[in-house]
Amino acid sequence: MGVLGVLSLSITPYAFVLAVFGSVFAALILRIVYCQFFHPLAKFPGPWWATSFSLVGAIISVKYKEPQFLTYLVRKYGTDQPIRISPTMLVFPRPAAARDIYWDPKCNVKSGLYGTGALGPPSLFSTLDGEQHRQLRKALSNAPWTIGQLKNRWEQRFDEQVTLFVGKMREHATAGRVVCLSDKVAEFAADIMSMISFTNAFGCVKNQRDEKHILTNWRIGLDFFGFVGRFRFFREKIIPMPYVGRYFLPSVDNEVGMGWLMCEADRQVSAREKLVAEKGFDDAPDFMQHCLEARYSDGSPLTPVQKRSHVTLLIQAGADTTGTALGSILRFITTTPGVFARARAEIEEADRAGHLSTPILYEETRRHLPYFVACIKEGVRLNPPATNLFARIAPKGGKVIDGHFIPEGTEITAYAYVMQRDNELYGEDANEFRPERWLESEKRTNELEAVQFSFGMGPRVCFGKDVAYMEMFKLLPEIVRRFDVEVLQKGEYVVAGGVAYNQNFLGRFVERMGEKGKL
Ligand code: HEM
Repeated sequence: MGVLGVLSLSITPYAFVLAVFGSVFAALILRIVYCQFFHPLAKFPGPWWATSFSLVGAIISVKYKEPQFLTYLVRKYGTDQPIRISPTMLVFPRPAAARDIYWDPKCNVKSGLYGTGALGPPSLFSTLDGEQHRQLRKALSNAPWTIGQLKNRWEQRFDEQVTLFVGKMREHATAGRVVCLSDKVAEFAADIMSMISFTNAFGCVKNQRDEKHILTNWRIGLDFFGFVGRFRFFREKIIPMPYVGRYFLPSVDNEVGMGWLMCEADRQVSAREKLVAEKGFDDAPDFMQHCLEARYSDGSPLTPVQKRSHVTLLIQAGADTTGTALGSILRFITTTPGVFARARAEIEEADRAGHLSTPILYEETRRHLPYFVACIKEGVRLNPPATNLFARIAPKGGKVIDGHFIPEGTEITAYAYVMQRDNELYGEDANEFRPERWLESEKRTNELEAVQFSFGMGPRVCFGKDVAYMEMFKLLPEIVRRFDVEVLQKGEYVVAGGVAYNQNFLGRFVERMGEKGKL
């Protein structure tokens, strides 16, 4: 009788199950022992359950508790040293560390957390290699990303959208309707994004709904994006499997989530390519046209997949992020005692002095509404719309970051939500919405500006930052100028997969009356 025969005679089903469970248990214990005592990152503080299993971080993300988790860790371990939050990742809580990480070209390799395919095929954002990213970014810099270009080429179109928004909110005000304030401004951001990308806005503001379910689909996709990036075994072993992996990733055939966004981008690119082939394109180029016409240094265009992935990226990166900033700032302004009144007084004074157009121009807010600008900066500081684990890889030979030697291959990241509430830099009131902190002195403002991380930092800083600022500088003061806002429910700022949105922020716009009637 062979060995198997002997085993099948002597092992009962109960013993077999016990043996399987025993082996799994032993493997888990061994893993914990390795991660806690022998791993190159073992000396850094962090909870044993999260630093032994990356699944823990993935679950925390899906439960929308990442900012709370990281805040708890900073309270527990302090800010003097990096905190280990997964077997392979360190978070640096102090602002000084962010400069060490993000401005060093040697650290410009992104962690595999980005490269899961959960946002679709690779784009600028999910290209891991630093050199490939540099070339791609250069090719795409042909679009008018900077504020100077935006003012010349796009501000008038922004004005049309602001006017439309004010008109629609008037209708709600007249009807005394309760609206989700954060959704209304997010719909505005979705329209701006679709307008600059495809020339014509999707029509969220015009139709007063989440047109094409663009915001809903984005939010649906975030849970998986957060989970797969953080759960290392899943992203490295399951996703690359030929059939199983493909089952989880978004595709243009999906009717919801990120796959739907890819499908919409594909439709837009294909329609434009057909139009160009049939009639040529002689309109002022929108951002999609810039993607289609982008060229590498050797003159070659983006591949068809890259064209589509970058148009998808415009929808993903530009709509709800700015929508969240608008919603959060509006909530801070309307619910922090004294802020709304002061912001309104500043606008009225600037109006009386004849400094403001209708709608307000970007430059007018920048020059004449310093308190309002401070409110915007303070809102983006406290509620960063993209507070992800923007992890890079420590370079060959390791690197000293904020005074600590970090071994090569470590995933290293800052975290905006925590870093921008650092007591050492902001003082004891770091968690409070206090716009005045941005107005103390030029030196202090510059000191704070230098370490803001809401839009990232260094060679991969947000490409659309100025688009977002133009929206914030134009829409928000216009709302405060024209409406009183009656807040019925503050709602909450939710972080899903490292990206935030606001929900249940409910209230009414109440139209103001001037001496000559409606303002
Ligand atoms: C308040 C609104 C926004 C926030 C908070 C935000 C935040 C960010 C952050 C943090 C990054 C860097 C991520 C990293 O280091 O990996 C980023 C990258 C990017 N953002 Fe934004 N973003 C916003 C709006 C926009 C808009 C409106 C657009 C497009 C019009 C846009 C397009 C991009 C692109 C293309 C990248 C990739 C840049 C690169 O990797 O070179 N973003 N954004």
